[in-house]
Amino acid sequence: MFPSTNPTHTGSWKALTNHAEEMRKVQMRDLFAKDATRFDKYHLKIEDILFDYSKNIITDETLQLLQALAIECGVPEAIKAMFSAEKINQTENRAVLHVALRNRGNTPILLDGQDVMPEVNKVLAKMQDCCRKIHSGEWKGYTGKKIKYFVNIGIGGSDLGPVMVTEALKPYWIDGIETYFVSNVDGTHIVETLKKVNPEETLFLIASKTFTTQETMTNAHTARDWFLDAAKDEKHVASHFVALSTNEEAVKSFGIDPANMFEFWDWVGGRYSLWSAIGLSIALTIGYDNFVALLEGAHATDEHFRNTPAEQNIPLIMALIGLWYGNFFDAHTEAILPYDQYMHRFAAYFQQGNMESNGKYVDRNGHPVSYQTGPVVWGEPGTNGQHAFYQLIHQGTKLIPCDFIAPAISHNPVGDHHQKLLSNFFAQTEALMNGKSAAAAKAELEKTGMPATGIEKLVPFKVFTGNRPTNSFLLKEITPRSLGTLVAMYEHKIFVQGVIWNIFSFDQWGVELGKQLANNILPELKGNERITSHDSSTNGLINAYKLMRN
Ligand SMILES: O=P(O)(O)OC[C@H]1O[C@](O)(CO)[C@@H](O)[C@@H]1O
Repeated sequence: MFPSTNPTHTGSWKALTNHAEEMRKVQMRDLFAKDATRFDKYHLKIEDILFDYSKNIITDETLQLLQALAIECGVPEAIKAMFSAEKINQTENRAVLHVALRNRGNTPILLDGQDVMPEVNKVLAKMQDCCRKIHSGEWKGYTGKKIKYFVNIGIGGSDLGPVMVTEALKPYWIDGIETYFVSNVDGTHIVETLKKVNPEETLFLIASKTFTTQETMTNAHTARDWFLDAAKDEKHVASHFVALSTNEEAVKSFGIDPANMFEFWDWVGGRYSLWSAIGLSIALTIGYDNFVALLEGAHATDEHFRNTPAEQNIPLIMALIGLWYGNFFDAHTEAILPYDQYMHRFAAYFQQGNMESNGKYVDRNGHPVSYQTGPVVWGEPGTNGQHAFYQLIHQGTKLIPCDFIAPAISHNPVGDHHQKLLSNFFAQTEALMNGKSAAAAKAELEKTGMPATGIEKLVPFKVFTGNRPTNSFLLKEITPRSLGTLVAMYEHKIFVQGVIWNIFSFDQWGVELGKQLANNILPELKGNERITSHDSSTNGLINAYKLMRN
């Protein structure tokens, strides 16, 4: 097991604290002016993805100190521990092996002395077979019709990954297929979805690692009732419901034949599960071969991450740069801004990926930390974001490091849309870095013929301080493979940061309390009697609700 180190007690943290004091006075535009090779030095490539990190408030010294921090905090040992199936998720006593799900080299990965790869391959073969039967029409609905609609019922990690990937890869959807996702326990979600499908041609995929999650089980039962209203006979459930889960007992008691269960294991974290049986909705939507290409892309990143020297290791550098701003520049959030409409759920996906993993205030020894851990992650696709929240990124009081992501080739090369889109991408990162001086703002206003007094008043509002950091990810094209590569880069970024912050990134105890209290409150919502068992606000809200609904 890799050591537990308080990062603030390392020599590099202290050196970084001093260095940050100097770097806060530095302007990125001066760094660019001084060094014509800055882009050459600070960009890397993996496959068809270019990662440009030159527009950051960093120098060689910054990078060296951050790399030293990673070493002092045991990142190289942690990487080995994860890939060799050590139980690094200590609060749940589990290994963390999403990398095994996409281990396309098929090298043995021994967990408690047992190679996990045969089981992984068995489930993949079962998924492949399911895709073949469904797509060929061999798998028929209860009236003999081919399956046309897929409804994935799951939430959190059993929803966000498949939603993000199927949306990002819409150009790869198999003709004639329609895939829907139901997650929210709000009845609106399932009711509105069921209006779009019909029982004869629909396959429901009940996606839940635990198969106990309230939202998913409630939606699954509603879907089953809706289906049986039409199909009448329980025996038809077999051809219209499959389960993606680790919990065979619960799957059986729901009434799904274990033959229709696609298994995964406790060593797959929910938010890292799109590569597992949870990805069946992806494989059914874009085809099994494309699903494998997604896995292959992620595997390429895994190999890069574990074998590439620190100075060229993209996920490691992404992690260190994020940490630099979070811990030494007081940045509290990070924006992910894909300039690709199909990638519109990418930020939402990594909102869970990052915030559920590293939103922790207790270190690996059970002590509260004295430093910042995971950032708030958010974002929307460009250019929509530009007309919504970029004002604050450019001129607000908060430092918001941003990731810009775009494909060079659009799947929809209509007119000059893509050039316009990319000109915005490039311009935004340039503007955020360079800003605009008072002199430049003044010169611009003078050209309009405005009187000098007006110019003086207006200039302060037209100034952009610049020095706002960005990473740029330029992909040749969004394909299953390149998407897999990119997603795995972000996953490993989160991993490295968790190691340095000395927190457990693969549990999620923080979601439990709300669930527990909701279970206590649910029976209290029946009937009309006044509730007095909570604080006055909670009692007041519950009692007001009871009055309003009557
Ligand atoms: O797949 P399950 O077990 O239904 O869990 C769904 C989600 O619920 C959580 O446990 C907590 O919200 C997530 O980690 C997980 O992705």
